[in-house]
This record gives sequence, C-alpha cells and structure tokens, in this order.
Amino acid sequence: MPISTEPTAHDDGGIFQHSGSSSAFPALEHFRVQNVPPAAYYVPDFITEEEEAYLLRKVEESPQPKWKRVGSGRRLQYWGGTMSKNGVLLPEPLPDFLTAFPDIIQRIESFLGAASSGKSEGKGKERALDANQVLVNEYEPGQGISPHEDGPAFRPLVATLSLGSHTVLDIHHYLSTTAPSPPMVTSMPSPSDDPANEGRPIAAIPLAHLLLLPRSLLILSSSLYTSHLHAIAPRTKDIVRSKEANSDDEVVISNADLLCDAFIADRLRENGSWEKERGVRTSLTFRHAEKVLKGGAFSMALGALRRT
Ligand SMILES: O=C(O)CCC(=O)C(=O)O
Ligand SMILES: [Fe+2]
Repeated sequence: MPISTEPTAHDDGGIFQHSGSSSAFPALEHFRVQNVPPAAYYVPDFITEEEEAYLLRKVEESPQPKWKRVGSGRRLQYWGGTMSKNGVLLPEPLPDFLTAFPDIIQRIESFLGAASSGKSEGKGKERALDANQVLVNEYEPGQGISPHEDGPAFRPLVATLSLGSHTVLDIHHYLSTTAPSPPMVTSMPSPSDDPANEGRPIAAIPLAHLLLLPRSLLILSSSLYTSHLHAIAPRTKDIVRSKEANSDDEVVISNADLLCDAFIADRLRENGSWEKERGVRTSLTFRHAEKVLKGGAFSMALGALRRT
C-alpha cells in the first residue's frame, strides 16, 4: 500500500538536542525536568479549568463505540485514526475539540515553536510535534499501565495532557544484557511495541517518578522516549516526597520544583510529603505517526463517514 514516510527525528540525534548548559531552547528549558534522562518537560496549568471541563465533557460524550477497554482495566479512545499492524496510521480527521476549540494542538505547537524560535528559523517543522493522532486513556483509581514503549512508529516527541486527577508516571530502564548488573529484581516488559526490545529485561525499580497534576502537559522526547519505558502503577493513592522515600508506598518525584502548586509545595516543605487519593484521570497523548496511509482526502472522508 502506498505510504508516505517523513524524515525521522532520529536523523539529527533527537528532536531536542542539548549540548551542555547552552540550550537552543531557553523557554522550553525552563520546564525541563532535572535528573532524568534527556528529555522530559513538565508544564503546569497548560489549560484552564474551563477547558479541562469542556475536554472531559467532549471525551465523555463520544459515541460508545469510540471506547475500547483494555482487558478489564482502563478505557481508550483513538482520535485521528488507528494504526495498522505494520505501524501505518489509517488517518481520520481530528475532531474540533482538539483542533479548533480549545486549540490544544496549535497551542502545543506554538509552545514548542516559541520555545525553539530564534536560532531555528526554517528548522521549526522538524522540531514540531505535528500531532496526527491523539490517544485518550481513562483510568479509574487503582488502574494503571504497565511499563511499555510507544514504539518506533511515532516521532520521538509526545505530549500528554492530564485531566481530572493527578497521577504518578514512572520511568523505567532496560537492564544491560552485556554489562554485569547488580543482583536486582527484574520484570519482563509487556509485549513491546518495538520488536527490537521484545523480551528485554527491565529494572523493577523505576529510574524516576513524575507527579502529573490535572491540566499539566508532559513532553517526553529523545532518548527518554526511544530507549526507556514509561508506566503508571495501579495505585489508589499516591504519597510523594521531594527527597528520600521512607517506605515502598512513597515515591520521590523529580519534578517537585516545576509543579507551581503552593499547597503541595507547603506540604513538601513542612511534612516532607504530600499525599492524595487518585480520582478518575483522563489523559490525552498527542503524537505523530511517521507513516500515514496515502489517499488523504478519500480515506479521511471514509473515516468521517465511519464516525457518523
Ligand atoms: O496516561 C498517560 O499519561 C500515559 C499513557 C501512555 O503511555 C500510552 O497510552 O501509551
Ligand atoms: Fe505510552
């Protein structure tokens, strides 16, 4: 089948390359999560409470067949089309609530563009997210997602908007199969989306934890996306600290200084920890499938017909 392949972001070693402290992206750099592999950016309050409520309503109002359930766990929706078995996007038009009002896709693009403007005239396109698929995940308290990679079918620059409730995202790494590693409990990744990593053992203890508050945007890029895994532990409550965890129930978060939440900052300073029960969290993940089935207008129109 005819497919269009765009240049991959790997060509220049990743979309956001940072050389030492002199980053070409100072605005984005401000939101960079420290002490995690390159690169994660956490942007608090990316949307307003009204926009959050509106997006939640639009997701909830979607026709029933739009929802897929993963086993007996979380529910999913795909917007912009689904992926074929061989990693090609079968495109459908994105809905107005993602493109027109609120203009989330444009806002992410401007944010990345503004952040990378200046030196990168003409290179903006390569650094754009250019989302053509949006994945909706809905988690009840106690539901999560096991360690996985989103895989090579997507540009290694994804943005996730959190709605409704906080959660904690864990970053895992693969264990080296050549270098001797210290005795360590390992777990096998769930069937990977990248065949090259199928069956590789992963470290049972996450490398880092990120607290994602409602309305925040998380951007994962470069090697954090291409050579690590991400997961959400199936907890009903999170206890977070900014330094040293005291028990298995607690996690140390790497983005404490980026949260912009005075209440949490007080708790972390005064008690050393902040805890909260999880509510229902809906996440929207914006990503760019590298290969798209050609036939543009025709397949898009077909997609639109299928949705009516
Ligand atoms: O809900 C999230 O923040 C992550 C979702 C995710 O990693 C996925 O669906 O691939
Ligand atoms: Fe993922």
